[in-house]
Amino acid sequence: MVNNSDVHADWATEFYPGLVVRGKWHGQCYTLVRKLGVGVTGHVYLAQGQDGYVALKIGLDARAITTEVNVLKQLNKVQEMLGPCLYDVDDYVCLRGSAPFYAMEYIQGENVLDFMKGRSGEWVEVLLSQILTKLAQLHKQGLVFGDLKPANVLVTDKSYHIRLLDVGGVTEMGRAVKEYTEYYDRGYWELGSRRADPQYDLFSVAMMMIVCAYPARVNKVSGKTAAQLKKMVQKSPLLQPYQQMLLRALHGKYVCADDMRSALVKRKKGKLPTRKVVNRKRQLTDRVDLFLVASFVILLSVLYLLGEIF
Ligand SMILES: Nc1ncnc2c1ncn2[C@@H]1O[C@H](COP(=O)(O)OP(=O)(O)OP(=O)(O)O)[C@@H](O)[C@H]1O
Repeated sequence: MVNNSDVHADWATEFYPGLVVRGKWHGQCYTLVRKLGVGVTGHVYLAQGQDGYVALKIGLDARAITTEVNVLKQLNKVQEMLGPCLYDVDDYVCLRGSAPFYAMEYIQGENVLDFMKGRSGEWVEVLLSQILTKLAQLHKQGLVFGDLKPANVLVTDKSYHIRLLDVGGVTEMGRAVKEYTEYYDRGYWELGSRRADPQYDLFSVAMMMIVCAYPARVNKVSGKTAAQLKKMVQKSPLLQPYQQMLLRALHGKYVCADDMRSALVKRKKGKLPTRKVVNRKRQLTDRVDLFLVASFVILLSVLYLLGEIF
């Protein structure tokens, strides 16, 4: 394992586009294309594998990488594609030691915040529905995502499917959330603890939607956070249709993600006209049709009579 602090600073220079990373144990080769990002536990690269592109996460801490691998394995068992598919786990021997890495499915897409830029409010519903479906699956496994934030929620380019990245925060229910980002954290907003429960994730979902409406970070008003967030939700035209739902999520009022999803579906149904309204409309249309047919018949009769006279 690479653990020296000098190595830590220089470490990234070991990995550059074109480098072939060969696994010590399985012998798979990956040619680095470009860096995709840097996380707490390592660097992520786009790489060309034997069967196409993969995302390669190369870490410094074998234990942290193993934890992530185990979570990915667990998520891969779930039917809904929660996280990226895990392909390979190995070590890369470089000049400075051995660096643990794993190869996973490369997910091509935009994070949810970039995706929403310039898009209409209808998309909030589409994205919310998908995120809640995924979370419901995860929660049924006894797990909480923990670090839900726009950077970790990708909307795929072709099919507009939601995929969750960065499983470092996935925590067993009942434990303290392992990894979180302050702005999406219930504890930071003084609206609950950091205990891993479904409501923790649902709070972050509501915060993500608030951030879609207000991308610039606002300063928290300590002691008045509930009123502050409520005002933001109520003032945003984008969030206005979802305000009841988002406020309930912020206050931990949903028992589970399915519960919140049902509220979303009901809200949608509420927008559809009721049967009574439909019937009234139908009766009106029938009357108009009758009037038009009668007018046409009268017109024909008048024309016929005129033809007979002249
Ligand atoms: N499977 C993947 N497909 C495409 N891009 C990925 C994939 N995994 C990670 N990335 C990219 O690499 C970046 C770093 O990912 P990583 O999961 O290590 O950490 P993070 O979520 O950015 O940060 P932190 O660990 O600090 O929370 C991500 O933001 C994303 O842009």
